[in-house]
Amino acid sequence: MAVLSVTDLSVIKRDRLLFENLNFAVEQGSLLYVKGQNGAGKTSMLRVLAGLVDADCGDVYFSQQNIKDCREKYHLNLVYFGHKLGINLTLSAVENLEYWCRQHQVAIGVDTIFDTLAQLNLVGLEEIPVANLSAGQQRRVALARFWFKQDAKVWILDEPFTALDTQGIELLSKQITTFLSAGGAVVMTSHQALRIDYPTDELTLEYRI
Ligand SMILES: Nc1ncnc2c1ncn2[C@@H]1O[C@H](COP(=O)(O)OP(=O)(O)OP(=O)(O)O)[C@@H](O)[C@H]1O
Repeated sequence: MAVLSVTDLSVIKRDRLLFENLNFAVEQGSLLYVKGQNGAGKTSMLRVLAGLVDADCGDVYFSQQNIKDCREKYHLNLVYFGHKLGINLTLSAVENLEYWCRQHQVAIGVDTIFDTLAQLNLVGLEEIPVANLSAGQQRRVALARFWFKQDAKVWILDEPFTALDTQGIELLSKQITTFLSAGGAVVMTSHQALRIDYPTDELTLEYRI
């Protein structure tokens, strides 16, 4: 069954048509890898898919329902990971994750947060301001949401491997594979070759002048 689908999707930015009449569906347990050169429109498309901005034309459906008609249900079943990490640099990793869990109605205790941060190789860094962590460590804190939201239906990830080291890439790739194997749907971009051992559908956005 299609978890996420789009019909006749078009987006224009500053008088430039990024893409038009896109139609595709992402089934349960499917991975859609969105490719294209810088400026092709990948982030713009992912933001439309996540319901953060409207398309200029066309619609996005979550389980056959227009996301405009089920915004709350969709967002409870979605994890979006964009260029902005959505973490507060003055708060610690634990404080950030507690806040994120409250905001997204995720009922987990502080022990689970510490365990997850340990899996993400952040032992000893849990309670200092995130501003004092390296770029890759800050991204690991933000990535913890993928450990907490295995029960979501859709993950949308925009360049999730940026700034991660080899171990971080492996860790996240495994997490994505586990989610897919359990029936989740994933849409992602990456300028690095995917190291995910899972059947992948590809969509290439051509850069249009
Ligand atoms: N809010 C905005 N206002 C005006 N133009 C925008 C806006 N957002 C994106 N653009 C333009 O839309 C085009 C596509 O941007 P987008 O970020 O979607 O590309 P991308 O394929 O994700 O690129 P990259 O691989 O560099 O991340 C770019 O030319 C950009 O300047």
